[in-house]
Amino acid sequence: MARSATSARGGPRERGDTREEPDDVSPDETTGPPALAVEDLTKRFGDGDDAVVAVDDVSLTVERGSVVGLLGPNGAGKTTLIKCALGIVIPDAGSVRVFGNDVRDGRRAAYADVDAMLEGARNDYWRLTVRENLRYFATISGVDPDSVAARHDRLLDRLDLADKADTPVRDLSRGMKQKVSLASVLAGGAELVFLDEPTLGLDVESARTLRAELRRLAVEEGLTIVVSSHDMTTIEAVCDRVVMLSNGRIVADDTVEALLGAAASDAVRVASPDLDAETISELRERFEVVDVDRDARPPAMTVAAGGDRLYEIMDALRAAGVTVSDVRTVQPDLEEVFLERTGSDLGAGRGGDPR
Ligand SMILES: Nc1ncnc2c1ncn2[C@@H]1O[C@H](COP(=O)(O)OP(=O)(O)OP(=O)(O)O)[C@@H](O)[C@H]1O
Repeated sequence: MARSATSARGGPRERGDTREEPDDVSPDETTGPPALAVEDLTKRFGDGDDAVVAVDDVSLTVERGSVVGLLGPNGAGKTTLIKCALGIVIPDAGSVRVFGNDVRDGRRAAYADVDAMLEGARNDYWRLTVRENLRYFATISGVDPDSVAARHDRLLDRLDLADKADTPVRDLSRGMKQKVSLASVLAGGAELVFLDEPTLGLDVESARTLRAELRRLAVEEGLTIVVSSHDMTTIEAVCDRVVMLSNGRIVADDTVEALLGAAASDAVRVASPDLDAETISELRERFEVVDVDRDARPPAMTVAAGGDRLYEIMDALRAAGVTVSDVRTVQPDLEEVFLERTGSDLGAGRGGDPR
């Protein structure tokens, strides 16, 4: 995908710019058209009873400089949506505009400033060193690699790859290879990147480094990122906005804060060594016990505590001779928001992938 490393976001393209101004989009004076506008997109696989509607009438706008997360269980349609946005999969219906350019009018113009890492990896050249890969991918993006050498150094540094710059990729660990994949995606200065499961298979430390770098790129460099994952830690840490997908449809689309705020929990988690089965079953008769964790030390239970119920719960515990070690409000996470909206958890996908 050819692209210019120097084109200002929303400003004039400076090099290799073959794009024409779209005629039926009215760009905002200051920001221009959104980085991505998907409208009424549908993609079906298979026929008849075996047909799967992978993406079902989805509309989505990604503003420039924003970081949007696609969150959903296996088979929710995240990858298909990204592939349609990238023109790798042709949708059955709907349209995709990238920086205002309808991809049906010409892929070169639409994808000039776009790059992607699909299914957690990218085809780096394993015989080339890390730095050679970055220079290669910058070159095929239409960018003189010498002009972006400082950017490459910075990327390698931030991703903890600097001391591996001259090591062939084949000699790196899996986590490092994945970080090289990300660096390669960013090597030519794309303005919009799609990252499909970027932390797939990464150890905790590498995943943290990668998340921090994505956040930095967004905040400091204004990179527009669409990231898909069923790992809500990544989505929560990196994204401004979350689009939740279930069975190909959008079930929520809002900022992380708004989604978590709307799911504000009235539940409290009470921990005590005195919480035995008998006490819990007595409490169940009066209160809504939503979860019991007998393996916790000390054992704990989560109880719905709307209104003044917290006082009643504490009174009942005292009356039952339970000495409370800890009591805290349960903070909802995106997993719970998803559960609330769909009735299923993020781990519950559509099942086997026929690919
Ligand atoms: N090439 C294909 N042929 C047939 N069915 C497909 C194909 N690609 C995807 N599907 C089906 O479309 C649905 C959505 O799949 P998709 O890979 O987009 O989901 P996903 O949310 O990215 O899942 P995961 O998190 O597992 O990557 C699934 O039921 C999948 O089996």
